Amino acid sequence: MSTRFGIIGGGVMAEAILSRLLDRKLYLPEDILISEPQAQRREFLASTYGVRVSEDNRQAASASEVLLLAIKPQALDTVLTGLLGVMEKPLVLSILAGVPLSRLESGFPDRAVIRVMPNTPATVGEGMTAIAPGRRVEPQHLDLARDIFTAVGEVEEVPESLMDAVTGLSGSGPAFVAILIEALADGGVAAGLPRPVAARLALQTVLGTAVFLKESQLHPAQLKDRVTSPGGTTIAGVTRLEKGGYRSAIIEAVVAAYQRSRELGRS
Ligand SMILES: NC(=O)C1=CN([C@@H]2O[C@H](COP(=O)(O)OP(=O)(O)OC[C@H]3O[C@@H](n4cnc5c(N)ncnc54)[C@H](O)[C@@H]3O)[C@@H](O)[C@H]2O)C=CC1
Ligand SMILES: O=C(O)[C@@H]1CCC=N1
Repeated sequence: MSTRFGIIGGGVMAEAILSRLLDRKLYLPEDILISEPQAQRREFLASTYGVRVSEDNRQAASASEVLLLAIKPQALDTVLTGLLGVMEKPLVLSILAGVPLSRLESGFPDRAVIRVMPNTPATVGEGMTAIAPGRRVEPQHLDLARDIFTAVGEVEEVPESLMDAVTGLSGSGPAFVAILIEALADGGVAAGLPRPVAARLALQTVLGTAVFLKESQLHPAQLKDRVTSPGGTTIAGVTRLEKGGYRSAIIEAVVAAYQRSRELGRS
């Protein structure tokens, strides 16, 4: 049976992407082979999605169309060594934080490589993915990468020099937003709401605000101004947020994640 789509590393992000690709029928389960060292994880992926699995990365790398690299950046050198001599030349899509195209292109000589930074909302088709093509990428490779990541959300092409900044914002951002939602719910509980009610209100408030901003195209500051009544509740809360360094904490979180992405690329 031939593999069109190979995946090395069957973890969180691989699952997020593959589940959506199967949902959207871009690939059939039998088109996909995932190589993954953990037996329990292999069994889970095979039984949940019907995809083929292997312990051997060389089988995934022998895919005819696409090889998705979804291991941790720290595992790259070991994985590359194990792939020496594999003959097939699929398009390589690397989602590894920080790892530059130059390192990927020397690890995969003669192959087209695209550096990609997706995020976890890809699981539900609401991902944000940035792609940066390498030197050997042809228009058909870029079209294929766009098709794959459009199936999991929105796609933005950026120069590679911006990929670490993208990683700090949209790659890591879902964690920052999840903490905001958790903290909003905690605030509701502190103010007397039952936990399930607080959790529901917090989640829908963040979702509703994001959808409203997207559909109305309002600047976030305009929305904030609409909510803040003179002498009202919201400005009281905003004053406390400013005192607590809310904006700078978020800005610094994105910058710290960007800097860590740069460090990972150097190691
Ligand atoms: N989790 C996220 O939100 C995002 C992660 N990324 C990137 O995606 C990559 C994977 O991240 P996660 O899925 O979160 O990690 P994960 O730890 O869930 O998945 C990595 C998988 O690789 C497997 N693995 C380890 N050594 C291997 C080897 N030698 N050969 C094959 N597989 C091996 C592990 O057993 C594990 O299942 C990372 O490089 C990360 O920078 C990118 C965007 C978002
Ligand atoms: O935390 C990480 O390193 C990965 C990259 C972007 C999101 N998660």
